Amino acid sequence: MSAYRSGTIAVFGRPNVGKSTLINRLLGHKLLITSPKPQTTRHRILGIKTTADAQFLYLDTPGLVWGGKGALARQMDGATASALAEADCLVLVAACPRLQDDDERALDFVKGLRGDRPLILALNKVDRMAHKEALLPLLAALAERRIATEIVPLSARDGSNVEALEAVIARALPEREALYPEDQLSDRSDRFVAAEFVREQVFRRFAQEIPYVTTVDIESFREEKHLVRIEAIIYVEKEGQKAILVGQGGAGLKAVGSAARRALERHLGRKVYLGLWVKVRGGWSDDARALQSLGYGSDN
Ligand SMILES: Nc1nc2c(ncn2[C@@H]2O[C@H](COP(=O)(O)OP(=O)(O)OP(=O)(O)O)[C@@H](O)[C@H]2O)c(=O)[nH]1
Repeated sequence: MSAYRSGTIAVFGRPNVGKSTLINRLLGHKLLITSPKPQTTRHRILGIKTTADAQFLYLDTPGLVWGGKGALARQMDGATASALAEADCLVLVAACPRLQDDDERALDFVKGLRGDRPLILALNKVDRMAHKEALLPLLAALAERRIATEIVPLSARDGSNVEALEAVIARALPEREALYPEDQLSDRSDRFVAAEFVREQVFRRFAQEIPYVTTVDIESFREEKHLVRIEAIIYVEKEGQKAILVGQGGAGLKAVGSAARRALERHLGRKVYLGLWVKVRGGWSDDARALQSLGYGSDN
């Protein structure tokens, strides 16, 4: 019988390549929030999958951005750097049909700090390629450059070849006993996930700057007999942004609330009451103390 394996896997890359979608797919359930907008992920989050042969500890990281400004950008860079420093295995996610300049920068960045740890290149979004054979020259060229231990083309969206990635990762993990109890799914609380699921709906439903001036704070989270009662505040930076978020007759806030509640009911497997309020807190995203009190910065 082969030995049990377990370890941390840092999943990194530029924004919007599908890192969070890929980890949700690997975990087999939705833990992480995703959206078509870059920089949806702000925290380092551990997703845990335990099988008979291995325990996978996936670290989702904020997308690598060069030259980001402000306290929030610094916090996000710190979250990524600490994940890359400590992981047993590194998975760089890029997207078809080719590596872009920022993927090359991510590769260069990790080259210096990787040491002899395995680096796997996950080439995501193959479903976007009408002719899969067009992938072959790209894969051959990448293989020739010897940039990664393995290269796995896949689609996080439809799941194709994601099992192959899991098998490659399993082989790259150290032989070690499981580090977490087998029923634990994350290092984050349900309270944290609730705030994230509300933020996800803001990212998905509002254009331009609104998602980037928004954060969510859970005021109370109570398990009652027949439901989980959650009260949350969405913070924005200005009155005008509050008006947009609330929408006419409260329609915007209502849509955010009902979609987030449905996602939370699926996640918790219980009925949820979700009360949402919007408040203005000027400059929260560039105020280190405000970030701390809103739950940022505790992950690195
Ligand atoms: N076509 C296609 N789209 C995908 C695939 N994987 C993810 N996406 C989409 O790409 C967008 C970004 O996905 P995320 O998982 O939020 O990306 P991320 O890399 O975590 O993004 P950041 O938070 O910006 O770092 C979403 O609209 C996803 O639905 C895929 O395999 N195929």
